[in-house]
Amino acid sequence: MVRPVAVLTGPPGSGKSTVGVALAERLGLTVLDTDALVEHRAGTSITDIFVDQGEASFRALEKAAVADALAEHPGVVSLGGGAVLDPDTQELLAGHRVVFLDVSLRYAARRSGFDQGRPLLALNPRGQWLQLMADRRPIYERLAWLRVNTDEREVADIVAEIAAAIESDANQRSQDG
Ligand SMILES: Nc1ncnc2c1ncn2[C@@H]1O[C@H](COP(=O)(O)OP(=O)(O)OP(=O)(O)O)[C@@H](O)[C@H]1O
Ligand SMILES: O=C(O)C1=C[C@@H](O)[C@@H](O)[C@H](O)C1
Ligand SMILES: [Mg+2]
Repeated sequence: MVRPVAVLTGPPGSGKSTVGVALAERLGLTVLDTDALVEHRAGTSITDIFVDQGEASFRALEKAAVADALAEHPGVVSLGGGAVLDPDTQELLAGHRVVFLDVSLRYAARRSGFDQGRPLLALNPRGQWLQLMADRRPIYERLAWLRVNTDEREVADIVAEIAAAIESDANQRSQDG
């Protein structure tokens, strides 16, 4: 069975897409970003899907993209920030190496600028980010195989921590047979 080597989760601005690319490069694998897969399949941007079809339609497309990525992609998978809200997706994630990229508002805002392309944060971005994180933190934490604090850290340092944890887990699994 094909399985991703790691699945990255976390709120907007935590670095899922960026860390995903760098981690895949470090491991000699490819990355699949489910936001990009949704956009590719829909032939339009996430913002336009939200505006033209509504969030529920986006979540349905996202759920299908995540299920396919988890079943078919042998490299690194980066999830959209809200993908973990779906109960079926939560079940699918059980047993995967789910990495929660944790971040505070200060660093998320600094990284993202909270300007373009984030329809859920269009009005009052800081307030909406805080609410979203309060609602989701218990889910991110419950699903996490590894939680990595990304505040004040370089992408390369974050990637090194995740790669070391994967290596140690892979060694442990091969010893366990
Ligand atoms: N550890 C880091 N240190 C500094 N900048 C970072 C770090 N991680 C990501 N960035 C930068 O922050 C911005 C947002 O990162 P990225 O798009 O990877 O976040 P994301 O979690 O995928 O967000 P979204 O949920 O909106 O897709 C990018 O410009 C990226 O280069
Ligand atoms: O946090 C969220 O709910 C989202 C995050 C982005 O990755 C996109 O999946 C979309 O903008 C929704
Ligand atoms: Mg992203």
